[in-house]
Amino acid sequence: MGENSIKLRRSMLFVPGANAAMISNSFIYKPDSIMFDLEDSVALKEKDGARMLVVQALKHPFYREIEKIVRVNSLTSEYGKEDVKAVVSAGVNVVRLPKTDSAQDVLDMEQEIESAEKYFGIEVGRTKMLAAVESALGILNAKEIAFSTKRLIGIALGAEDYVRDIKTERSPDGIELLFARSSILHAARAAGIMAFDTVFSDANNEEGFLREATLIKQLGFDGKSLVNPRQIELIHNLYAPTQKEVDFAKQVIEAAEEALKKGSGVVSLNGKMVDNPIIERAKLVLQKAELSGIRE
Ligand SMILES: CC(=O)SCCNC(=O)CCNC(=O)[C@H](O)C(C)(C)COP(=O)(O)OP(=O)(O)OC[C@H]1O[C@@H](n2cnc3c(N)ncnc32)[C@H](O)[C@@H]1OP(=O)(O)O
Ligand SMILES: O=C([O-])CC(=O)C(=O)O
Ligand SMILES: [Mg+2]
Repeated sequence: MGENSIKLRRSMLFVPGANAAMISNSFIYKPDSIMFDLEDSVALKEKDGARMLVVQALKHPFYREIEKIVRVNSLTSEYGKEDVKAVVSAGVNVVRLPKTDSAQDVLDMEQEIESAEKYFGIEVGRTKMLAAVESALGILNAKEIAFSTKRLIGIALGAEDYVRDIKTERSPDGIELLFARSSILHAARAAGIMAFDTVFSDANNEEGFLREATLIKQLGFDGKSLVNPRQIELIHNLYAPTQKEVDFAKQVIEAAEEALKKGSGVVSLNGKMVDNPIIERAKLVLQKAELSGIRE
């Protein structure tokens, strides 16, 4: 990704595909991405209806400006292939593959997407993918998954299924997720794609949400899947640089320009070393401040 073209994906709001009211309103909350769900939030008898509702939303002018992701059903279910055809033809930006256990799972899904693109006369490769890893096997294969295809914008953790698989449950400090989060983060960074954290399901627990969001930001994640619109502003604000960070970044850039004039590689800023990684980080802080504003 070019340094002038960072795309913010701090907030990816899940919207249950069978809920017509939520689907018709979700764009007003302005998350970075909307994630219509056809998988686990939709009852079996509602799968076909949900697919139709989501297709309508994908085509609706209200959703033209926002990044649209759809979590489709697995290809091992009877709904997966129909889901892929429908959402690709309706112009989805990103297909989220749930319960990804291996690189082969991604490639199988990519093949379905490619057939649909060809069938509907869509440029091959236009539909991007996001692989959600939700099992012990998937975590052990995270690197191969992250490197599997150029279509991937990133990989995400699905912790509700993951804790069930490793036979534990989620705790307030999230110690049980540390290995999975670190694995996903490193696989994504090594492959040059984005890393997304899982949902925090208790929409009324603002303090718990902020604790978790602070942790995953510090670990290096680009953002988080969300279940409720009230979580959007909280995470946008948390991810916005502080005034102090912006002031420091400006000083770093000035010091670096001075150093360049003098022809020296390392400079000191109030006794702290300033060299290339610090300069690059300062540029990123300023870019983020421009895109997201400054933290309140
Ligand atoms: C493990 C997994 O697979 S997670 C992914 C699948 N799950 C989901 O997608 C769940 C999505 N979220 C939800 O269904 C709900 O937010 C819940 C169940 C978590 C909480 O429900 P509530 O407490 O009723 O939500 P709340 O009172 O905050 O709703 C306020 C408003 O936001 C809307 N809203 C709530 N969640 C969403 C959402 N995810 N997308 C769009 N709109 C939403 C409600 O419709 C309501 O709108 P209204 O004021 O116009 O009536
Ligand atoms: O991917 C997510 O964050 C939601 C999910 O399906 C899970 O946690 O199992
Ligand atoms: Mg899941």
